[in-house]
Amino acid sequence: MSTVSAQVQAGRPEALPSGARVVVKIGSSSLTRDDGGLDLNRIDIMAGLVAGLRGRGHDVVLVSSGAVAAGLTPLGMERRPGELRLLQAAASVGQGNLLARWQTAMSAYGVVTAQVLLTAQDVAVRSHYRTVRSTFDALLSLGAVPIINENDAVATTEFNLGDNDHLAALVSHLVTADVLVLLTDVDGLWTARPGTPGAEPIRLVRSGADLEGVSVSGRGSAVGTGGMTTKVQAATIACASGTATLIASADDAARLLSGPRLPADVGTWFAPTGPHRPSRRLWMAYASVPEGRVLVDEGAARALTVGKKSLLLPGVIGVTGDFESGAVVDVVGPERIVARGICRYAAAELEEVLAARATGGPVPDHVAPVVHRDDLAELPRTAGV
Ligand SMILES: Nc1ncnc2c1ncn2[C@@H]1O[C@H](COP(=O)(O)OP(=O)(O)O)[C@@H](O)[C@H]1O
Ligand SMILES: N[C@@H](CCC(=O)OP(=O)(O)O)C(=O)O
Repeated sequence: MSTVSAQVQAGRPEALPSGARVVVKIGSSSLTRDDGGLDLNRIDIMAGLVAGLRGRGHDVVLVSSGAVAAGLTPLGMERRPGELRLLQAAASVGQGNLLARWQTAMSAYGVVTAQVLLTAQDVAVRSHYRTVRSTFDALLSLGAVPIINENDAVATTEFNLGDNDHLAALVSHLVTADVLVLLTDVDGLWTARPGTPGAEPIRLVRSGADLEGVSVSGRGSAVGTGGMTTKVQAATIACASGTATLIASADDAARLLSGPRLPADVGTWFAPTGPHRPSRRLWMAYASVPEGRVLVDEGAARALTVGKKSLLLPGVIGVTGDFESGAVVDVVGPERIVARGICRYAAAELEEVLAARATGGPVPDHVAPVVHRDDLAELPRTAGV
């Protein structure tokens, strides 16, 4: 295990480990002023911090929201529209402005920026996922700072990533980041929405158990998407992939990112549950789009999660969806989705087996595992959300 990996797992470090690869995501609420325009001062400050991180030897990837917010005023819209096509129009206008601002601000520090706009399809299809990963590798090795957003203009309701917290978690494992920093308008995760009587900030989360009893709301600012719910989900995904996550206020970005120390009283640090995992498993778990569900009994769920075994036919009790063999499916136990993996049977074949079993007829003679251990990624329990 690399020393950086060990340091970020050990708990909340006193400083960003040297050489750590960092993904910084900044939300719409932190990039827009009260009147809805882009906060150019914030962009300048962030550009200076990114340049500082680069100068201290960190690879940096920026995930920037704000396209929709930046497109509202030029289009004469007073608030975020509800209709998808209007949101897409606003994002198309705003993304150009947003990138132009980042480029101007970063180039003042001699930093070369690269725009990468992603849709869910770009990461769901394995060959696209590999291509995107090698583009990121090339950009980082050339010293550029990729600036990522969802390609809102072409994302469809069925096929969109939905929020940039999720996108930032996916980008983190595409680039094997050590630390993901989610900058927002609140000082990290609190025991309840800040302002609620008795709510207190949480400084360290080591596992889902630390989230028991925490009240997390999906309602965020007027311009943001997903509130704290999507940030905790993103942290869970990142941590399961070996990436530590720090949720913090953009107002504290300078204290956190300008070094040399990482103050202990700022933001919430989520420690990863293990080292970086192979990208194929991560792709299956978090980036692929399942085409169906295989329902399993409690024994099979335990065999997968505790016994680390393959899923075999006797444990299957149901199937939904219409998929061919080789499709990615969710494996659903009595309580939750336990894993995602590549199914070696078509849905119709599984239905045939289940029907034969139910009628007491001859069960077709299949010996292959339904989902082989090598093609299976366990999904973590997301407590508290
Ligand atoms: N338990 C909680 N701890 C902290 N913030 C919370 C919590 N529950 C809900 N929130 C809300 O989440 C908001 C941040 O989400 P959002 O507006 O989507 O930000 P961004 O635009 O940065 O993605 C905060 O302003 C806060 O009101
Ligand atoms: N892609 C959208 C951002 C969507 C989003 O997740 O926003 P936020 O919750 O502010 O991070 C945009 O650029 O407006």
